[in-house]
Amino acid sequence: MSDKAPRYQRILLKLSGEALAGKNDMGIDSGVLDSMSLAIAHLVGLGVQVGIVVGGGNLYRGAALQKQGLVGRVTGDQMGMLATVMNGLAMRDALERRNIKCRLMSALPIGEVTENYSSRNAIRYLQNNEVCVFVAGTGNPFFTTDTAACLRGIEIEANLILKATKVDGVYNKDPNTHEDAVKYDELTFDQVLDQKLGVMDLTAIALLREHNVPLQVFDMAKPNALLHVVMGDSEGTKVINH
Ligand SMILES: Nc1ncnc2c1ncn2[C@@H]1O[C@H](COP(=O)(O)OP(=O)(O)OP(=O)(O)O)[C@@H](O)[C@H]1O
Ligand SMILES: O=c1ccn([C@@H]2O[C@H](COP(=O)(O)O)[C@@H](O)[C@H]2O)c(=O)[nH]1
Repeated sequence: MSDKAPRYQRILLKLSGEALAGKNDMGIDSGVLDSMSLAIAHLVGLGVQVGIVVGGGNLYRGAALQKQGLVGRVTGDQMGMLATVMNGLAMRDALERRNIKCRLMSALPIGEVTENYSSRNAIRYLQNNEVCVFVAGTGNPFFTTDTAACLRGIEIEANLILKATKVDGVYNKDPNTHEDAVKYDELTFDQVLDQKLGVMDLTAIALLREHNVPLQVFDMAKPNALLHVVMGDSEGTKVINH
């Protein structure tokens, strides 16, 4: 790797819950956690300020729980938000094992397990080179952790939102269900909204368009992909305003 400086000084990284499960159907894969924490530690070593939002799809999704008839939607969404807290606890410990200072900040107050989210405190911690892991999504049902990631990214004044997921970018249709799907290298938010491209929910995309914060979607399992994105190298799909 060259000695050029990172292009982005402060980032918000969205980690998909589903991708945290690795090759399993659900739960947390220790190998995935280990490689993600190593990649994040590398960025911190380069002086990049890192905020993280973790998803919960590897454990619970409110809409799916409601569909099963287990609970109502609001209860299901609360279970989903609590699932993100569990993923966040695992990520915090994985980072701390690498001697990275880390704060776990929750949108829902959970006593001594997490500290309450505050954008002012988060920015102070980031300036002190502490990683902030934001959990419990937005704290409200009927939202997703994609929207939470964009919201937190805007609040902490991140230069880029990174969506680390199981696919290697944004396609013209879902690549998991269409073999002939074609990947984009670059897109505008308007194109994502007009074509209803499903890689991120449309509320999240609309927020980024309004606040003019770029988004990059890339494969969480690809070695060095996170580093390439932060260095400004070509990776995955970049979504911008124009
Ligand atoms: N046009 C598209 N381009 C790329 N991926 C798409 C597209 N449409 C739908 N997808 C799907 O979006 C998924 C990415 O979402 P992801 O797995 O990150 O889920 P999430 O809901 O954000 O997180 P979680 O797993 O925590 O619920 C991909 O696995 C892919 O199947
Ligand atoms: O702001 C939010 C964020 C999430 N939820 C619930 O949590 C699950 C898991 O989040 P993913 O984005 O799917 O990873 C989600 O399905 C919702 O049920 C929420 O209610 N509010």
